[in-house]
Amino acid sequence: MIKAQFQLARPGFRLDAAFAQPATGVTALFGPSGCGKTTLLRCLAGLEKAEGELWLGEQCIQQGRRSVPVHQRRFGYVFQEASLFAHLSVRNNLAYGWRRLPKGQPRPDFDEVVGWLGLEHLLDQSAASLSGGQRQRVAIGRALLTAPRLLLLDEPLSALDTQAKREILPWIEGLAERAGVPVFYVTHAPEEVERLADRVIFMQDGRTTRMESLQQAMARPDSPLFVEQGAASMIDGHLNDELADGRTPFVFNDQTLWLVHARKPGGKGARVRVLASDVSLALAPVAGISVLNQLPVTLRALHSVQEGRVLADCELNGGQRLLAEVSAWSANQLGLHQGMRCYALIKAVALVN
Ligand SMILES: Nc1ncnc2c1ncn2[C@@H]1O[C@H](COP(=O)(O)OP(=O)(O)OP(=O)(O)O)[C@@H](O)[C@H]1O
Repeated sequence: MIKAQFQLARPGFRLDAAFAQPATGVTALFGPSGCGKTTLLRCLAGLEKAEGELWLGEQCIQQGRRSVPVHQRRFGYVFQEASLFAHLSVRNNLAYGWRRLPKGQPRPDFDEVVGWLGLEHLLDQSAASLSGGQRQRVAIGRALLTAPRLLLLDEPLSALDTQAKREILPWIEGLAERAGVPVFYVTHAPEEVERLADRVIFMQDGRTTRMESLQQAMARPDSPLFVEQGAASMIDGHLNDELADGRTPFVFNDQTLWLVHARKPGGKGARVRVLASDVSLALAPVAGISVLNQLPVTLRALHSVQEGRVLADCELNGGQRLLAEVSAWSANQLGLHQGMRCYALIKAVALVN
């Protein structure tokens, strides 16, 4: 377990945060700008002089104002904009901390980490020649190669454009599991939480307000994750190879969801995020329509979300959840009700992995 509680006062801002989380997988720190996410991450790293306590398993890292110094914590930290050594090659940037690891300390496999982040073909380039997304991948690789006990990522994608974000996400997905390092990931982007996190710590006005598994956080229509882009669902499965016609099969629970232009870097599993507004419902399979994906579902519940709109909470074969947003008028016309079997229609181009 990782147990933490911190208090810190600044003019106009007070951090009062506490949580206890399993020391595995990815924990997202999510909340609006200025709520204290970065400050909490810096407290974990030991970069802020906060009152409080921090335990990593049985080891006490901080108690009151006594704490293990930053450089002895063995925590990796990646900032919003990667600060690489511009005059060094990617290889030498990656190897910088790795070569300096003390004797006797477990040394991560260099080539393995390079492979996880797809950096093989960049190794001999100078760091100055990299794109923003490549730089962040190198920064994450460099942090992992120092054999951290905890990896702290502070909005690592926030400086990237949408395209670069989409490209890097699949590389980060599953990284905590592969590397066996617990990750704390600061973001205010719901898409990143939904793609990457196992659990979420919600923050508001300097306080940690709620801790939930990703499933719990996405199971309530009033989730803070849904405020900006509306409700969404995550489906866990596997990406298979792209077909010659440009479609990529994403397979889950013996069913296939078709994607276009999917990205498949190395990883085993994959997640697909589906916005509820991209899902329609039909009472029977529809012929003569361009929508590629038509999946049988069972309606579990209907929630009234906004004036005139209904969020249909559906169960896919195999038990995974899919949310569909339909107008109240359509719900009424179709006679939607709990327990009903129907078909979820999702355009392949609406799906990104
Ligand atoms: N070095 C600093 N000195 C004084 N106040 C600061 C400092 N850094 C941050 N703050 C203030 O502390 C509060 C919390 O900031 P913090 O950066 O932790 O929020 P955040 O949730 O990470 O925001 P964002 O998502 O915009 O990065 C804000 O009110 C901010 O203005």
